[in-house]
Amino acid sequence: MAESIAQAQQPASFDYELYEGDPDHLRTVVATPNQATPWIDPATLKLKHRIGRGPFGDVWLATHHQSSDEYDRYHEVAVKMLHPVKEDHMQKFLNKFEEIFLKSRQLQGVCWLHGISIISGKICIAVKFYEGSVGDQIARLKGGKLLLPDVLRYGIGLAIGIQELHSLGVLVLNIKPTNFLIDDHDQAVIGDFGIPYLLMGIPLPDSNFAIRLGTPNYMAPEQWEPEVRGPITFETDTWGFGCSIVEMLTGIQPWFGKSAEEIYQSVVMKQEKPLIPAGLPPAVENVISGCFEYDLRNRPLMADILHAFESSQNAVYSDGEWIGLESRKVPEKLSGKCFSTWFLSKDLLQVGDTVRSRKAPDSCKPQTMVVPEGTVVGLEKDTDRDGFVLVRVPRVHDPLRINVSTLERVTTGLAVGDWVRLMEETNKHSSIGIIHSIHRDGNTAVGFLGLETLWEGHSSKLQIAEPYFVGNFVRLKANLFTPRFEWPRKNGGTWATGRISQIHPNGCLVVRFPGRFVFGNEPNSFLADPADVETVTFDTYPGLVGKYQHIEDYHWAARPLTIAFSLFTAIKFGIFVGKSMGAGKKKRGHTQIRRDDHAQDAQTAANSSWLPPPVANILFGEGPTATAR
Ligand SMILES: Nc1ncnc2c1ncn2[C@@H]1O[C@H](COP(=O)(O)OP(=O)(O)OP(=O)(O)O)[C@@H](O)[C@H]1O
Repeated sequence: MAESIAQAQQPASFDYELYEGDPDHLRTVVATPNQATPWIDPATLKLKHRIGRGPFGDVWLATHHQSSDEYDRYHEVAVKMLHPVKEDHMQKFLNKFEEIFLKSRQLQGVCWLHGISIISGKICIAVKFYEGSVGDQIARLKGGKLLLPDVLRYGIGLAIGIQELHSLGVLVLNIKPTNFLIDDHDQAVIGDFGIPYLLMGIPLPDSNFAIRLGTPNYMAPEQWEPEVRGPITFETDTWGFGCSIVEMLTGIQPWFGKSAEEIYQSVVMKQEKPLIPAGLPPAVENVISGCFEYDLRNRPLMADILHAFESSQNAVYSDGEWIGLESRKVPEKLSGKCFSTWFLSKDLLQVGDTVRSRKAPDSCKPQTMVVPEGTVVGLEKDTDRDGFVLVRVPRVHDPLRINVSTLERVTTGLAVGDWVRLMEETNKHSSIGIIHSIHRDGNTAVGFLGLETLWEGHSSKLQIAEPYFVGNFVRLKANLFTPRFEWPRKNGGTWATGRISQIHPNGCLVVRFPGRFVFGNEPNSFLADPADVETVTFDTYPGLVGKYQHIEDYHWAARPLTIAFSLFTAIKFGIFVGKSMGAGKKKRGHTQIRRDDHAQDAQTAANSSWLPPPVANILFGEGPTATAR
């Protein structure tokens, strides 16, 4: 057994030396026969035949010959032969692999790693040979569906495995039934321990193997362009897990039959989600539905999934209802408009925490804060998702009893969701980002545009930045010549002003330009680095001309309508003057003029009803207010 061999060996560090031009001749510098190093001498690996082919390479059935003075053994192994990696990046991959190799052997839900080698210039990862995969099982079964108890049983083992990898800081990113291997006890283990994650940042020499960070059918929205729509986080794996469970329950791969480009359009652009089959235990349905939240921060973590699956494992469906469910209340799908219960349960309050009323992330309207600042002095019950806490607020005699979901923890003046600026200069990524988590010791994770994963560092390196909201009007800063993304110009050549329609978890702004008239499929939605733009409001525009220009930004029809209206008014005025002069000549009374005046008012009011509201407002009275912050 490979396990017994490994247990007998002592962990030790090792090193590689790559011979230029011939990667097969890779040798360990610090290695003794009894050391548990991942390195496998390629001469001891004999590839027999290929058993699988996936986007990251081929899988071969092979034998691994191990011998010493005491033993001489052959193991049947599966060898994942990756697509060729540039030679100067090979060492990088091997180092990353070494970091997780020994730790992975302590994990119960992850496949057993034999080691790593290089054959014909390709990285080969040797893994214990298993009976097959859940994917194979789905392919073999008539109808392809697995029974719910099996799905829950496999799901629990897999969630444990993914959770274990997360605890090592590894993202799997390639969660799918063909990567769920089944062991001798019919338990599923994770067969891909994060190969896309290890390959991240490593270019491939052959452009035919355009590796994405995963397999399209199972990829979360942020996984397609992590630097732009990211970051990728533990919750990215949650999406892949949800897709896999849906496939196990239905026998149908999510987005089956669609090309990668079509899946991108569905998942990323149209924000579509895989369909969840009906009739599941409520906790399972709820958690799987949470897996498909577009904003990764609203998705559950593996611990939430594990809890939902375990609590439903003994449930039986009888007479139209589920019986045998654990009594704990199924968390509501969404608490309020903006935050899911999964989001809220990621940060539980403790006595002594400084808190304030939670702000809605997408609202630019000023809000009344029940608690501008307070201290948690008591927990009414375990501060789970729907608990209450007692908060002492300055100048209020008795502590207030407040629902935890309406509060956010403030540490060193910062809270999750705050916009922050990195104080030190960087050109690797945007300087402005959004806080994803902040620990009580000040360690903070921030999503920055330009980074594939979360930035991690101390809050002392950050300062609070002006927030952006959906609905804000923005334009490029006047002193900026080369924005990070393409930005449209107005007819006169100046930068156009647009309106934020979406904000990605890394602060990347999606900006639409309602003031631009576009033809056919011409894009009218652009991305923006929050550090490149500034907010524009009606009030801050100088002068009447400036304010009028802002109205034009609301809708491209503002200009033709204004011209039409001006013409109309001019004609009316001309007629009015003509009539007045005629009336003067005929010595008409004032009554008639007043009647014309009223008629014009009525006409004007009628016109206002068919103008877009902002145009109507500015032309006939109130200025637009939508951008007031
Ligand atoms: N360790 C293993 N033991 C037994 N069979 C395996 C093992 N690893 C992979 N396989 C088999 O190979 C098949 C394909 O695996 P492979 O990982 O190449 O495909 P994939 O998961 O679609 O691709 P990728 O992981 O590159 O995205 C699996 O469904 C399984 O049948």
